[in-house]
Amino acid sequence: MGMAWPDAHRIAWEIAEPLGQSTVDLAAAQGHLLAQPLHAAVPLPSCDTAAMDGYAVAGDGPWTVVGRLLAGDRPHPGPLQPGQAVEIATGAPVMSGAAAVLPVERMQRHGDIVTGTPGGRSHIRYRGEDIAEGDELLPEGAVVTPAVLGLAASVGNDTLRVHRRPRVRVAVTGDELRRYGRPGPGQVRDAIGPMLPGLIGCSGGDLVGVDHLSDDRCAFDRMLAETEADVVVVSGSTSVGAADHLRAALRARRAHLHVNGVACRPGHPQLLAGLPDGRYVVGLPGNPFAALVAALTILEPLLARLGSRPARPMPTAALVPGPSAHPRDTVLLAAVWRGGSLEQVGRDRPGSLWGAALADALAVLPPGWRGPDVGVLALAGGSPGLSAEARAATFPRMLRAGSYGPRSGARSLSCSRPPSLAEFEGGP
Ligand SMILES: Nc1nc2c(c(=O)[nH]1)N[C@H]1C(S)=C(S)[C@@H](COP(=O)(O)OP(=O)(O)OC[C@H]3O[C@@H](n4cnc5c(N)ncnc54)[C@H](O)[C@@H]3O)O[C@H]1N2
Ligand code: MOO
Repeated sequence: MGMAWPDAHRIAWEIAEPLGQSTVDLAAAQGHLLAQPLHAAVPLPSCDTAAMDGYAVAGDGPWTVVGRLLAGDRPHPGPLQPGQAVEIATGAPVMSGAAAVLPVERMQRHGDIVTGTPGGRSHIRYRGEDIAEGDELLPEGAVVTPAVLGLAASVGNDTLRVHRRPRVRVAVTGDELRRYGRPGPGQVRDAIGPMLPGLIGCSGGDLVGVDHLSDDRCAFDRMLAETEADVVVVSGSTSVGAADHLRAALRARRAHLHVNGVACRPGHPQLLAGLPDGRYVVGLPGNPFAALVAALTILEPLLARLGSRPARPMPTAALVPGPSAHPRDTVLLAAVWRGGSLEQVGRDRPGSLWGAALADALAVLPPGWRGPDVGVLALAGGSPGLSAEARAATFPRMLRAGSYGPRSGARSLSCSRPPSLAEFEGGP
């Protein structure tokens, strides 16, 4: 059982307070949200500059060349007198008195004399023509992208005031896990460690490290005592088995369990706890698809709130054809867009990420759902980059390669024609 899924999703955002603001160097600002609007401290360009390589000229030609200016040179003492020209490079400051820059393609030079016909354009970028001093360029809350960094630099900034991003440390637990290579008998290749950095980054968190913990109570106690982060994410050990120490270790540290199990499938043993020192602990179930579901249920909203991001709205869409719902639990399943509707992908049992890897979104089916509309949780990082057509074409290729067979209980498929996604059924 546990808390209803919508309550867990909401509470994970509501319980936390934003971490506040900090001033960071441009090099460290990427991905942050602006805590203040970005204003132009200087105009762009900062003075009149040549937009073409050529000659700055005053009055009518022919002109006598009286100097040369390259980008970065100090401005010509000017003003340029009628009949004079200065050889000038793109980006160099245009002196007063110059009416236009004559591009090299439109002129001839003999000794110090230049002739040619200026076109209709002056080929001068005037001071403040692109951005005026004091312009508000971006609002508070804008994401600092590579272009934002370049823009901020071009108007004279070395630092930006941003919302702090939560520091997140991951502890992957499970003595059966292997971090590299092919798992042998009794071993399982860690699928959650590689998945979490992207999920954390897309949710606005800064990953500060991934630890691999043995299934040993002392290791859990030490990890909870020593981990320096705003949020500690623990994968595995959320259940009730002999090696599942997380809840006992949290109790020993007098943690408050804000979420202690969620009535959803998969992912029901997930938990969200607050430690007395203000850190949060998110427990993700060990089954990889259940871990992804739990990350989108409680980790993403928690990180969003700590990083001053708005709660992610949950749009709805029709899911066709509708699978059967659960009477008491919310069901989350992998789905792809087909026109304006969602279609189930299948291959999304708790232990496998195949369905999620093919999916655009998770469909959220409330208990007793009869359709057609479901909640839509877009998968962090966007769609996997395959169009619906490309994805449909990928299925038969994978089958022909023989690397994946239908799971037991699923209908087997004839590969003489491409199967539709509907034929590729699966699901919980
Ligand atoms: N008696 C009960 N047993 C279980 C229940 C329950 O309610 N009562 N719930 C089941 C459900 S649902 C889930 S989900 C799991 C959650 O278990 P844990 O969070 O304690 O995780 P583990 O036991 O360590 O692992 C479960 C499963 O996942 C594999 N695993 C673990 N970590 C990884 C990883 N990083 N990468 C890939 N696979 C991983 C692990 O080998 C196990 O097969 O509990 C059920 N049991
Ligand atoms: O959370 Mo478990 O089966 O729901 O994978």
